[in-house]
Amino acid sequence: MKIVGLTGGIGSGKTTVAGFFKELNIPVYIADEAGKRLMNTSSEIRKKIIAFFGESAYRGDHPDRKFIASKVFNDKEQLSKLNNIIHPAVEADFKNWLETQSSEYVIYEAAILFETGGYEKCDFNILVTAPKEIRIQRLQKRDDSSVKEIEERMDNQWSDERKSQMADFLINNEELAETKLQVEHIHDEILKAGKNC
Ligand SMILES: CC(C)(COP(=O)(O)OP(=O)(O)OC[C@H]1O[C@@H](n2cnc3c(N)ncnc32)[C@H](O)[C@@H]1O)[C@@H](O)C(=O)NCCC(=O)NCCS
Ligand SMILES: Nc1ncnc2c1ncn2[C@@H]1O[C@H](COP(=O)(O)OP(=O)(O)OP(=O)(O)O)[C@@H](O)[C@H]1O
Repeated sequence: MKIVGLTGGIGSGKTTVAGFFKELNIPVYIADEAGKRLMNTSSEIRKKIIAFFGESAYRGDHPDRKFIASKVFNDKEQLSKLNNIIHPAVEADFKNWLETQSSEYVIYEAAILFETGGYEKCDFNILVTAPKEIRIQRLQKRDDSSVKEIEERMDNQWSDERKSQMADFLINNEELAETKLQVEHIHDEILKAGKNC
């Protein structure tokens, strides 16, 4: 079974694009969601995060995501420490999930994929892009985050220029109908590539 990485900067529309793959009956694993679930359920992760960030990082069994975000997105060392706690757990969880799937390929959606080297484990990688101003507008509409908070996260992600050189497929996500057509085209290409192996 092929693994197809799906990534894009904050607010680019990764999850929206993942939804179009689901409509084509392709199994989708969302690493951000798995990371959240594991932070809520794994006592080992909880222990490690509290050991590093202090008791304020959790309220009972639940992480204080705002507190943790305020620590990591303007301090690369602290972000790297958090990534090193969460990413191996997500990787193990993904492997377990993969064993339960049966499909020509699966989508592995992750906010940072080229940055972590995770793209190397994928057969193909898709990058979703949209202009920065549009991404900021979307996020302001969806969340109550400030431009400063959004830009801090963008600063911890590679530029689209850098990532697009490493991607096998690009999706420009501006008009939703166009985005869906691009997904259908990529789906066909991946299936064709599978047949040629
Ligand atoms: C810092 C945390 C607690 C903030 O939680 P919050 O609910 O505010 O954000 P959420 O997880 O929904 O992420 C929203 C967006 O922030 C950006 N972002 C999240 N983690 C990272 C990261 N490690 N590096 C760069 N950008 C990131 C992405 O664009 C992501 O789509 C959380 O993002 C986290 O635990 N991040 C580290 C783990 C991680 O890398 N998760 C993503 C893949 S597993
Ligand atoms: N083409 C589009 N046109 C209009 N709105 C869109 C489009 N694509 C996505 N959106 C909206 O923009 C917001 C961000 O999209 P989405 O959640 O898919 O992005 P994401 O890259 O997964 O975000 P994050 O980086 O925060 O995880 C959502 O509210 C979504 O409904």
